[in-house]
Amino acid sequence: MFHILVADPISKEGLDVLQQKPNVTVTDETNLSPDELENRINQFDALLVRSQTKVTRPVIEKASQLKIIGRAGVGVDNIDLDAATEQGIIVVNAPNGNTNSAAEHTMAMMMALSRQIPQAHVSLKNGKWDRKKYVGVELKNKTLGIIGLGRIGTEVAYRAKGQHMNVMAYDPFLTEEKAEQMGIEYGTLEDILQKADYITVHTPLLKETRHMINADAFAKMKDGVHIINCARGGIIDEEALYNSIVNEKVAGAAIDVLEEEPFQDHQLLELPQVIATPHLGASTVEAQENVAIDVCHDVISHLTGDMAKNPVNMPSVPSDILSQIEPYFHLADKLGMFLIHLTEEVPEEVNIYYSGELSDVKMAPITRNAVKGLLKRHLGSHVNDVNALYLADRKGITIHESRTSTAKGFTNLLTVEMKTKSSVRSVAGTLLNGLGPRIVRVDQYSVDVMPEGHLLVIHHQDLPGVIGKMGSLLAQYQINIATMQVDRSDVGGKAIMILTVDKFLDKEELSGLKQLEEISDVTAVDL
Ligand SMILES: NC(=O)C1=CN([C@@H]2O[C@H](COP(=O)(O)OP(=O)(O)OC[C@H]3O[C@@H](n4cnc5c(N)ncnc54)[C@H](O)[C@@H]3O)[C@@H](O)[C@H]2O)C=CC1
Ligand SMILES: O=C(O)C(=O)COP(=O)(O)O
Repeated sequence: MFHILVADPISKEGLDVLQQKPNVTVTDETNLSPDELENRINQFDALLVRSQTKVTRPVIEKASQLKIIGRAGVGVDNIDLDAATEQGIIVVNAPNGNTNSAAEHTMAMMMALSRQIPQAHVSLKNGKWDRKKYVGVELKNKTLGIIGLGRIGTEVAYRAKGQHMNVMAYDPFLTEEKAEQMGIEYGTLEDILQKADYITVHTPLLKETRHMINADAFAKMKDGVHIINCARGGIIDEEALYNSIVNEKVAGAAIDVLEEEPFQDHQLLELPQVIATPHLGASTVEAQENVAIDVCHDVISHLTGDMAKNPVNMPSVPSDILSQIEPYFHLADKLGMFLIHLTEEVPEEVNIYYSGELSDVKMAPITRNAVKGLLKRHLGSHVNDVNALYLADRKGITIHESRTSTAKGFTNLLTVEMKTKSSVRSVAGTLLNGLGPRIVRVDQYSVDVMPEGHLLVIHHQDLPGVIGKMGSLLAQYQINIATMQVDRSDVGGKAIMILTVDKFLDKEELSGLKQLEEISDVTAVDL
């Protein structure tokens, strides 16, 4: 049974997606205080929020069962992503469903600002017929500077062109060619600050974007500039905006978001040149249905073992690529688990080689699985796809991936190599068509072992009778051998034996095996 907490208002259509599942309970409590959330979060497998609930590190650290945080919307600045990643909790959002609504709201705010519609409306409702005071300005032929040309910024650009504005945009990923294709002007941040009559921000709130529009930026702007923020509070320095309006540098501002929300008596709201809405950019029936349905599907997918479509704290994999690489996840996990048992030394470096058909696949998700398998032995089931690379980094293990064309006769070959202070150990595996995963190499030895069950990896001297002695000892322990693989480096030299046994050996039985003089090492691996 999966228990899901819905902590912010989410559209019914999304909740239906959850409630239609037989093994899901939904607790819809949208007014929890931060303390209540902290106290109750440990009962839930999934948490659904919008922008209001703050999913802080203390909340995440108490979330012992939590597997996924779903954000029904785009911005995830209310969620401590680092804390979630460290805890192995995936964060997903719904990036596409509210683009249109946010872009429409931005245009509505820009037009309302230009024609002072909210101010004129209030004045009229108060019984005044004042046509002189509310003379506006046209958008036509004005320059709109868009900072952040992602999904919403792009939609705003097209709409502004429809209003016959000159559109100029700055985005670190915007090229001159792309701008030309879109029929807009490519600019730097400086260009926009200096040339725009209207400036609208559409970046996420990040360390780099916090207060990117500050006193210095306002000083560079044209006199009489209009400012629109329907993205996030904090991108614009509110004190600097206030001063710039009071000093008449800025003619007016349209604000949907502020640093502290909910906002009611902010000094900006006292200025007649400021119009504001209470974070309504995504508040349409359509957007709320879209984002709720998208995020709820992702939550269910993740809880039931499928890949989420919109992960925020790990890379997403398109479904066509996923179907190609998913079969290797299990193999990679098992190779990592097997390899870590071959030494008691601390791993310092892990190299993963992709060969044959694997030499042109997307490697990162397979790598994550190999690293997960490797770390599980010592870190337990707490390690998962989300935090495997983070935990490896924290343990000082460097991870390298490389592609090689030589697959040693296999159609696909995945090799995981681990370097410690004094040794290099490796294991390689393949997916055999129709037969599933196989371990085909352990260090220099060729083998053919199904990576499952109880395995004994025995290093011994290639001498007559060793296998017999081993068999008799295991018989004494009432341990049945299911499969056996043997290989040697040279006749009479070092050799390896890998047995699959029906029951795991206890400590005494293992040390009994180790006492056979031809045996140099015995490792039990439970896959
Ligand atoms: N008011 C509301 O209700 C809503 C607000 N939002 C906000 O809008 C933001 C943008 O949403 P989308 O367009 O969907 O995201 P997006 O990820 O498609 O676009 C963001 C763009 O900002 C650009 N960017 C990042 N750092 C930048 C910088 N320093 N300078 C210039 N550009 C930079 C990125 O390259 C990207 O192209 C969200 O992060 C969210 O905070 C989103 C939906 C509704
Ligand atoms: O999607 C976003 O980033 C938004 O800001 C929308 O916020 P909301 O879900 O309406 O609280």
